[in-house]
Amino acid sequence: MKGSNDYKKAEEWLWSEVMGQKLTLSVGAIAMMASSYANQAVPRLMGRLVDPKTDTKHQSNSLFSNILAVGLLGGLASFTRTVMLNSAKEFIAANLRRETFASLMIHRKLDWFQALQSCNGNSDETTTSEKSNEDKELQQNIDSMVNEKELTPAGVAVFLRDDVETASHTVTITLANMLRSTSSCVFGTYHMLSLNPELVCLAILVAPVVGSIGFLSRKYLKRVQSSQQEAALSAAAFVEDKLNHIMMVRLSNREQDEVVNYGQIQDENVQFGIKSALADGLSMGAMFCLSTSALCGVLFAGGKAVETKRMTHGDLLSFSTYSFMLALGSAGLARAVGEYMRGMRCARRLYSVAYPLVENEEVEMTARCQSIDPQLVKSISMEEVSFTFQSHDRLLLQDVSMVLQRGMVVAMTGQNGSGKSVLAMVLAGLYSPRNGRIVVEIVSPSEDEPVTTRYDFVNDIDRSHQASLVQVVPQQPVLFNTSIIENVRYSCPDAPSNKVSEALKAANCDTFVSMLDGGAEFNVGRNGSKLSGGQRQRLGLARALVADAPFLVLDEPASALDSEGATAVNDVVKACREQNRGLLIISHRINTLELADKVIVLKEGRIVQHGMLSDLKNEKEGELVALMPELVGR
Ligand SMILES: Nc1ncnc2c1ncn2[C@@H]1O[C@H](COP(=O)(O)OP(=O)(O)OP(=O)(O)O)[C@@H](O)[C@H]1O
Repeated sequence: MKGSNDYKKAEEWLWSEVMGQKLTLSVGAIAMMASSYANQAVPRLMGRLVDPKTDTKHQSNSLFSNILAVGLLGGLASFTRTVMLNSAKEFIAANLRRETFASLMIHRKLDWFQALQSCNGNSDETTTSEKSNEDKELQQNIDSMVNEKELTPAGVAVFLRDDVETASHTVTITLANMLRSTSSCVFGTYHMLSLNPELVCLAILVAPVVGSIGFLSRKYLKRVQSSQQEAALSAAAFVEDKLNHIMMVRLSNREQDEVVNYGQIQDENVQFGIKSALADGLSMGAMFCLSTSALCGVLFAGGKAVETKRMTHGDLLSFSTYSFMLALGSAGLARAVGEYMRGMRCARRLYSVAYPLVENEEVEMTARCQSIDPQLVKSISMEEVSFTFQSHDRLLLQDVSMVLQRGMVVAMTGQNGSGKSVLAMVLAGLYSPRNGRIVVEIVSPSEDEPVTTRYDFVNDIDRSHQASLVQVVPQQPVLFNTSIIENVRYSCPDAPSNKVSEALKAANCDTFVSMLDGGAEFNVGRNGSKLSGGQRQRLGLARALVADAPFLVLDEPASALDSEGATAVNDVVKACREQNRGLLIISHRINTLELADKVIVLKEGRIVQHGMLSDLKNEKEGELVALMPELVGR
């Protein structure tokens, strides 16, 4: 029963956070009970105040002082409970957010994020069909909450905000409310029984009718509200998608169409809203009518009891107040149970986003621990590596073998979609090969002769050390919404300023950076929106250089560069040779291929040609000549 185990784990996760706040929560719970006790005491005292037998001055004064004392105690207890429970809630929420974010940052595989980016999660129907009915139900419950098809990075941020809020509220305030409502019900019933058991029997006869009507109307309301929530989510996803791609919308002249589409979504939302309002109104109206009639009935019967001297006026007042409290308590208990279920669903949803629901290869393995001195590394190689994403059936890399030696420049080319960028990411250790392995060879000095050791890059080496060995400059380098200097330092936070300046210079960034307002302190905007594509690419290059890794992979480094920027690539190639770094350049440009010692040609995930450019261009039937016919005769 994997599903229920996952459920259990999510709850255990939440409860472990609760246990971290047990002292604060216990004080809050005690204060909650004290305030509830004070609440329960008031109606009796009020009843006594009303009755003629308390009409002597001395008794009235003592009653007043008792009520005052109870009021003060209740006030103090309410204050303590509010402070304690709310602070515990804040601590629990902060911890849940921290843990979820850490888990996303460290454990979730890149595949999952890629699916998020493209809003293209898969529901894995075959797996679902193999599950037991119970598992299916559990899974569907979660799927309905975490519809990965709709899940986007912004959606994850919303989970972090809203679900954490609900889950932490549940295990603090809701649980305390449950406690208070239960005590209201128990004490209320006890007091009512001691005042007039016959009246209680009458109330008990009415209660199931009121309760069932309330329950059914709430259930219907919940169903309508959940459709309303789904509609609201789709509307939010629509807005996010269109606003993120506003440029494309305008280029295609589809603004008016999108406004109309959004209007239709809103019309649907209004329909759901009206349905929900009607259901809510019906439920509230019915509850009001029923509870008022029930109260009137009890008061009528109570009036008769007063007439026949079986009860005093004060007793009737106390009884009515307790019955009111009992009604409030039962409604509060029902609400708290609903909130508790919702809170647990949020915890499970959060857990399923942070941690995979099924314990398989979706989790990043953290058992790797080898650290390697980058200075000793001699080469990195792929040995019969095959790879594909979890969502793919077709292999994107097939039996790829290649070596990147230090001081060597290898160029890789191939038609669009042949797998070059994927290969770069696999080589950098961001995606794990399905088959084959990536091997790092180090040569350690020794008294006799140097010792060569081979490490499995993916399974033996820690992620932080992988990054210190291989740096990749992606086709479209990502820039964070911060200064240039912070962006460049991102790959090596401890890099001193002079090293950053050197990297900026080596990547030919110095001229454009000096012209920006604030120079290297210039804030590049979201996704580097305040810079041109070429400037972003050059900063990406500078960032990779700062890390001082022995191997560098440049994915289409010159695609957005002007001639001056392209010179930067020549300079980087030269610098890599001088600094004895291994360089893999992915490119469609002949000029770039000419800089390399060796050229690799990839086709449909396989290496179909490799060797020196001078040899490859003589293979007239080869893939390279087919790709770049202008090579012949150069
Ligand atoms: N995150 C991803 N999820 C699923 N499939 C992907 C993902 N990234 C790439 N692919 C698929 O992998 C294949 C290889 O893509 P890749 O980006 O490596 O091609 P490329 O050779 O670098 O192409 P180009 O020359 O256009 O940059 C493509 O068919 C693409 O659809």
